[in-house]
Amino acid sequence: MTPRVLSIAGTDPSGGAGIQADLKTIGAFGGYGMAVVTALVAQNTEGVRSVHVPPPAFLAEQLDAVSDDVVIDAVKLGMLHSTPLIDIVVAWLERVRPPVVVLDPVMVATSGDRLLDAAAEAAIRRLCARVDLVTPNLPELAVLAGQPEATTWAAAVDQAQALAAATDTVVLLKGGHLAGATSADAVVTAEAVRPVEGRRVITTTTHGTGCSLSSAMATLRASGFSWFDALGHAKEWLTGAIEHGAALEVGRGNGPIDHFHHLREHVPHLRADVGSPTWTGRAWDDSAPVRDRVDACEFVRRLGDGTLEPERFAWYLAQDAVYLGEYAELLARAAALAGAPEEQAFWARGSVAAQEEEMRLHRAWVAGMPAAAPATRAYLDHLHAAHRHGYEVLIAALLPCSWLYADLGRRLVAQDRPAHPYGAWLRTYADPAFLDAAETARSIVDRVAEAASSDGRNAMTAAFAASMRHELAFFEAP
Ligand SMILES: Nc1ncnc2c1ncn2[C@@H]1O[C@H](COP(=O)(O)OP(=O)(O)O)[C@@H](O)[C@H]1O
Ligand SMILES: Cc1ncc(COP(=O)(O)OP(=O)(O)O)c(N)n1
Repeated sequence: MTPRVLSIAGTDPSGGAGIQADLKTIGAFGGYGMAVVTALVAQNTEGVRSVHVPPPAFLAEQLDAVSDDVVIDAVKLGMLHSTPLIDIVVAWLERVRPPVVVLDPVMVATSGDRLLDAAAEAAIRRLCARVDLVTPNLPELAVLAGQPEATTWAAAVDQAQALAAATDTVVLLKGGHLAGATSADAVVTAEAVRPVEGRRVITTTTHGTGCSLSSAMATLRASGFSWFDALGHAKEWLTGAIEHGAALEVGRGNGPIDHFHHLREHVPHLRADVGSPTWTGRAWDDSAPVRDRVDACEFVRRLGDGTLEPERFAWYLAQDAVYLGEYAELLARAAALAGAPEEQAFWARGSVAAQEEEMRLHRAWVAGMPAAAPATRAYLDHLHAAHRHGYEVLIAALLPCSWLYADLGRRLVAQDRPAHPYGAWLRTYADPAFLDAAETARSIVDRVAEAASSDGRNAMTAAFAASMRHELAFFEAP
């Protein structure tokens, strides 16, 4: 049976959160999505601009229009805005009694904008006792539990159990707001805590994760899964959706997740990172397992969150300086081999930039030039070998360095803060000029790949993949 799932929530015209995210999620889990709007929110990935609330009587009319006609298998409650709207929803729930009701007690958006009147917090607390599952994030849990926000998993579990006991309901505790390499969640009752582990993705594309998770839970529960099994499935999907969010390239702030990433993998022309299946798009996709390992490696994680030991960072920078010296030389060789004048100019500018700007950044940290470590030497030997195969293979081998750093910089810079010990490093690789240069390199490589023979393209593919593996080894070396 296809579960018929109703979202009662506010809107997000940029499509990442609220009712728009709910409908995408319900569809992604095979449900039939319906939507009743509580509030019209002028918002995007950067924040909320204004909120318009239609008269409460109109909310009642929308709810009746659906339930007078359609059997509802599950309800997801999102932004309820204020007490008069909550009262209408409560009265409707009493009358219609849908079998599954999930409450995402939306109070404040990630941008810091309020989505619930402070005066309505007590009404939301009362509503918790009337639903089957509540899915607060840590700040919301603190308000519902009447305690300061938890900063550890143990404190959060205590608050969730207190809430579950006080309301006699199930609480989905979400660990997204805690720091660390994992982002665990848990199904919590007064008697038991059942955690579901998950990888933490280094990214800023987390807009609408809470909305999407609660809709997934409502849809899966209506499909017959236990809360615990539903969380296992929802979390696996959500982690993938967060990972693929950046490739959508939506908005300048905290971008949305990719609700349909699992479909794109199987439908080449729908892949989010390429308008058409380009050579670089395929090479990038094929390198996903290696890039996942880069994201997960201790050095990269601790560089991002600033906990890396200064000696390890200094060692890495020294090796990077060794690498950049020869990398600049190889960019100059690419310029010499390029046929088109604009390609010659681009690689030559890259060579100068690699020598001047990046070496200048490194001189601030590196005292003296050490010998190349084995991982550095192996990577450089691979690039020199690529040069011996000619222009096509050389530029394919050079591409992962700029592309991977641009991708990491764009995501890691989200963790920059005033006293971040490696903030300058993060900002260098998130600089729009660096991102533009990586994008131009990619389009040149695509142009060259298109004109190459099939043997040439195969050699380019092998060179690109090998460079990605060398990048991983480079990050794992310190
Ligand atoms: N960077 C991340 N990587 C992986 N999962 C995440 C990340 N950030 C949040 N999540 C997951 O997204 C869901 C929503 O989490 P959270 O951020 O705590 O709530 P909200 O979006 O309501 O503020 C949870 O399942 C959480 O574990
Ligand atoms: C209309 C609307 N409802 C809820 C939210 C909050 O979304 P959430 O999933 O908690 O995550 P962020 O968007 O805050 O990252 C919203 N923004 N708009």
